[in-house]
Amino acid sequence: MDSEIQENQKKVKVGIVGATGYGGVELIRLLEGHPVFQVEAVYSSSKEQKEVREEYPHLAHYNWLLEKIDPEEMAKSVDLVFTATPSGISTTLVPQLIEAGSRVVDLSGDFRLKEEGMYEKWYGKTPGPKKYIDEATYGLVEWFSEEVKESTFISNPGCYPTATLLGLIPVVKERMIQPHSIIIDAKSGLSGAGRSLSRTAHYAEINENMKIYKVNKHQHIPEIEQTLHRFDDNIGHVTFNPHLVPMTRGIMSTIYATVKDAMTCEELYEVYKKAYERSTFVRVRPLGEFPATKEVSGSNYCDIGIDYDERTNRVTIVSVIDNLVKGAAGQAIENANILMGLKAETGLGFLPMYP
Ligand SMILES: NC(=O)C1=CN([C@@H]2O[C@H](COP(=O)(O)OP(=O)(O)OC[C@H]3O[C@@H](n4cnc5c(N)ncnc54)[C@H](OP(=O)(O)O)[C@@H]3O)[C@@H](O)[C@H]2O)C=CC1
Ligand SMILES: CC(=O)N[C@@H](CCC(=O)OP(=O)(O)O)C(=O)O
Repeated sequence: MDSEIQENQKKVKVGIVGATGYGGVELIRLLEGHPVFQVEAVYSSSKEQKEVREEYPHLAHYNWLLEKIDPEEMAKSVDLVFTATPSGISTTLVPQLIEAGSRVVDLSGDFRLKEEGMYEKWYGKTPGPKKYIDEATYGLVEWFSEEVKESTFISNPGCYPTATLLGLIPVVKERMIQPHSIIIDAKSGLSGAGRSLSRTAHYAEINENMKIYKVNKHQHIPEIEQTLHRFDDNIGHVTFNPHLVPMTRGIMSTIYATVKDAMTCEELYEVYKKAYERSTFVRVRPLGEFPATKEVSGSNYCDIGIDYDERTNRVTIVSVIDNLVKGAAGQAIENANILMGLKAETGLGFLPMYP
């Protein structure tokens, strides 16, 4: 995949804020094999001077010191910054980085919701400056790569929206779906909740257990609707509910929607094959085959299985990703590749880990 990189290609220096979190440490793992990007600095908000290997012994061979967050200094020392920070931090940090001259790929939800009032409503926090919300390019690579090319600031999509939107856009774009008929039943592994400890993530609470949470109130609902409306402004609201399942990585989004006109499974399959015929990372499974989370684990793939039920006139769409890769660090690197004039897939051509 990286055969077009010239030997004399200049390295691009990148910095990672939030490198002690799961999104940040996944960026470190994926960037290790990148032919052009080089991790120049990792940053932490902690006042304690620490090396990243103290937090993550699997990085024992790195002596990287976690540096202080100073936007002016960062803009001088790196070409691009990934902010893998909790929501409510990027709202102030990202504008400072951009003002200082950095290119930014933000993994948080802080700049995804464009409509006024939506961030306060769904995140319960104060939004960032409108100017930057307007400027942020929503980096769902398969569908908006042309906009990413023109941008310097990317708002990386959320994990559930990535799986769900890649599954839904082909049929929504063709205006095949009845308004208000979409139901999304999503499941995620625990790494989606980040590294901070919580009662929910306690082994005894989640092992051999499944939990539904944020019922009809999850912050990814408006992100999914906002993006679907770009393809069909008449699609209406969706029902989306997330579940925690006892695994570390992975998201499965099982989607049901009523179609306007009866069709055959073969016709549905043609819509998906055509939508993703040029996509390296979206693999549409043959009719009758449905993907499992392990089949994309550790990789940047999104695998999709589809069916049409003529009795109910509904489609069933199953979309799986690794939340930390296609749902976070992998897609962030795809966006950064495009920003830096590289092919989107550069450095991401690794297989899933199986079993
Ligand atoms: N986990 C996932 O699957 C996905 C996560 N995301 C989003 O990516 C972002 C990071 O998620 P994740 O890595 O899981 O979260 P974690 O909780 O694992 O890590 C977040 C990191 O942010 C840093 N941080 C905390 N406070 C501040 C601050 N005031 N200033 C700067 N940095 C701070 C912390 O590092 P330190 O204390 O060292 O500063 C911490 O390690 C979140 O916005 C999340 O919603 C998006 C898609 C998927
Ligand atoms: C399993 C789990 O807890 N997942 C998290 C994903 C949150 C996330 O990624 O947050 P933003 O995209 O909004 O920044 C959640 O459901 O809140």
